[in-house]
Amino acid sequence: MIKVAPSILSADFANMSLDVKTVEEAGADMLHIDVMDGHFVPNITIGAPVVKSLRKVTDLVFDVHLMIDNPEQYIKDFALAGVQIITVHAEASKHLHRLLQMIRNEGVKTGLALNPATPISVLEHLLDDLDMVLIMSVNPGFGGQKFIPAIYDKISLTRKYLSEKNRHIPIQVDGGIGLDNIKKVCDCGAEIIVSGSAIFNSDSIKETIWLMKKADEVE
Ligand SMILES: O=C(CO)[C@H](O)[C@H](O)COP(=O)(O)O
Ligand SMILES: [Co+2]
Repeated sequence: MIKVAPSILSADFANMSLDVKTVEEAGADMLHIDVMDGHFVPNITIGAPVVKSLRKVTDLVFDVHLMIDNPEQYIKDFALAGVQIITVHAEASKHLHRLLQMIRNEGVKTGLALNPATPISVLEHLLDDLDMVLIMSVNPGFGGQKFIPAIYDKISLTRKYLSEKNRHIPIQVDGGIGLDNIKKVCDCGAEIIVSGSAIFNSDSIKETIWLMKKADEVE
């Protein structure tokens, strides 16, 4: 079954805890939390204090997607806020190996995100340090963008590369995914699907998550 990680970027920020409970009850596998700083990406969202407050209202795994400069400065804050996965961008640090070690030293799982233009070769010397790879299928910064078609091949290439290296590292894909393309994304090798606008703007959050999780069973 497909793992679905609703992105709270498209939730109602004034009623965040309600929206989080709704996706939890609807069977979400984790909660994707988009952190943006207005520097790495041209948008600002939330920081560790808000994540810490959300921690009190749900048992969902917190999957934090850091779209920020100087991620090294904030790892401890997010770990203390009670998150389980911290994903950093390959483009945001000169010292990726040290950064991933820093995350694991806090007892948190690591994810490495690649912008659409970033080649997968960056994974080569980091395979021992990765618990998840995040392939961006939009340029980060905003919800509601269109999936970039060239990313289908990138997902397939990443899956092939990881298999050849005998690594069972899950591939997460983020951006522009809805009921119309989720199956194709998973057929290419994605295991965890991030989806914001397609879930929160749908008529029924519950039904959309259920249909997404089952999408790989449809012929
Ligand atoms: O990281 C992100 C944007 O930078 C979001 O997770 C992503 O865009 C999800 O939203 P949508 O499904 O609406 O594209
Ligand atoms: Co994201």
